[in-house]
Amino acid sequence: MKDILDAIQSPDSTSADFAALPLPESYRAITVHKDETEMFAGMATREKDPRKSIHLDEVPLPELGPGEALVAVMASSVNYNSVWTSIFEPLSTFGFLERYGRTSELAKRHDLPYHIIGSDLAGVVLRTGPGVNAWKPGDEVVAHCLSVELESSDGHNDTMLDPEQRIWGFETNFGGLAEVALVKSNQLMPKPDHLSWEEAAAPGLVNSTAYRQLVSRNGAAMKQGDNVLIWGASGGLGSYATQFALAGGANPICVVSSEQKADICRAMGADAIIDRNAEGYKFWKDENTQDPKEWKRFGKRIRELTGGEDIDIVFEHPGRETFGASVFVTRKGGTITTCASTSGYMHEYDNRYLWMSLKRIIGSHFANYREAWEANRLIAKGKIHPTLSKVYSLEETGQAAYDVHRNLHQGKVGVLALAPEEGLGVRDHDKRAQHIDAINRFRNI
Ligand SMILES: C/C=C/C(=O)SCCNC(=O)CCNC(=O)[C@H](O)C(C)(C)COP(=O)(O)OP(=O)(O)OC[C@H]1O[C@@H](n2cnc3c(N)ncnc32)[C@H](O)[C@@H]1OP(=O)(O)O
Ligand SMILES: NC(=O)C1=CN([C@@H]2O[C@H](COP(=O)(O)OP(=O)(O)OC[C@H]3O[C@@H](n4cnc5c(N)ncnc54)[C@H](OP(=O)(O)O)[C@@H]3O)[C@@H](O)[C@H]2O)C=CC1
Repeated sequence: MKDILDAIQSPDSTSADFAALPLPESYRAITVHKDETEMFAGMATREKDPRKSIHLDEVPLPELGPGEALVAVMASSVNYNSVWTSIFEPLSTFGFLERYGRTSELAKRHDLPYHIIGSDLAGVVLRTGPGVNAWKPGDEVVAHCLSVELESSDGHNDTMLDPEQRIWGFETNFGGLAEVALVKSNQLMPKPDHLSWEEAAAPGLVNSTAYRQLVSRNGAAMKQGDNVLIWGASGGLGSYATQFALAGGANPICVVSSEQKADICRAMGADAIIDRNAEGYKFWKDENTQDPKEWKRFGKRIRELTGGEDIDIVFEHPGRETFGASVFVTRKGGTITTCASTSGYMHEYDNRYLWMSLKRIIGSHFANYREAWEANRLIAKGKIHPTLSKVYSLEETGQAAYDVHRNLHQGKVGVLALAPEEGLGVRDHDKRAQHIDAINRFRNI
């Protein structure tokens, strides 16, 4: 592993040098264990502690198959899907690995008693499998997390519709929170050259998801002037949705839960901000009853901020707690686009407000290859910026996931894998200098 790191850090290394490097037999990886899936049984979601279920193990290097690449991971980031994996909710991810393992001889590799998690990486290609021509050893890359087989016609208009569509590092093994990762080569994209490894590893999953959900024609197809209600506007998804809204000439109405988070949204350029905590919205009177008066109070506040207008697009992900309010505050003909249900997946809303006002609910999930590429291109061009706040070591991944689970974080939380320290990997210093304030906006807050 030391030779690999030396080659990455040497400016003189060539592709041939990387191709000649011997591969390690094993590597360090963040895992959850199959024999521990019941460890939190009976506990409330909030009490399930990722620090107890997340392990750092030495694992054997997987076999490299056709169309695949092995990547030396310099940095990764924590996504909420790793929180779900670590608390075994809504179900254990070992079921996904078993199901994948049954699909082919090669896919059997994924069905193991441990799950190497993580759905983002920035690093360097070590080896490519047969049939890979677009990438070679030594290429500096990021990886998006869409794993598809593309053997059915269903996925050929939109790869997200492939029946064998999986999220790498969640529904497949050999994820990015590790020193080495196995990806399909069509997950690879060029690493933005003005960013450090940990900055480059931060946007991938959430940036691509927000791009499809909000900007793409497969999502809400946001246009100039749209009022966009963004829940968790300084969180993982929301910090990119807010940037897309601002960059696309829309009007983000940012919902956050503290003054500090409101300040971050202001620093990004938003001015319509609702502190849900300070304003005390209680959309549910009790566990089973919503309070439409609170939806109305929320809508009134939105109208104050917009000069009397209602919401064209809701960027939804909290789910059960907010969905009734989201449907209510959307204008006639508007769109609620949802990619998650953090607070509960059994939603309840008043359907009269949906059908009588011709609103639409759109389900959105990650992004197809093209959408992920377009989202990464915007990062590479310095139009959208990483929202990296804190960076942890691989050993501290449990704590990093705990922070995200307990909503103690801002933006994205990074994890260093092979990178010995922060700040390495920047290739274009001039471009970086142009955007340095935006790149650092979320740091250390
Ligand atoms: C990029 C980052 C993303 C995120 O962070 S997203 C957030 C994290 N992700 C999640 O929380 C999602 C986790 N996944 C799940 O909860 C589950 O994954 C799903 C609920 C999405 C699906 O559940 P499942 O059990 O995997 O599949 P089924 O379709 O409910 O059950 C399979 C059985 O149901 C049959 N079935 C499916 N559709 C129908 C139908 N329309 N009519 C009749 N049967 C149907 C199938 O055939 C099969 O059957 P047979 O078990 O016998 O093989
Ligand atoms: N389908 C897909 O492709 C994807 C789905 N997801 C899912 O989306 C969800 C959010 O992910 P991500 O943005 O990375 O997570 P983060 O935790 O980084 O951000 C979510 C933010 O939402 C806000 N929030 C949380 N709970 C509530 C609530 N009950 N009511 C209102 N606001 C709430 C919080 O902001 P504040 O406290 O400031 O209001 C929080 O910071 C997760 O469930 C994740 O699994 C994520 C990426 C892709």
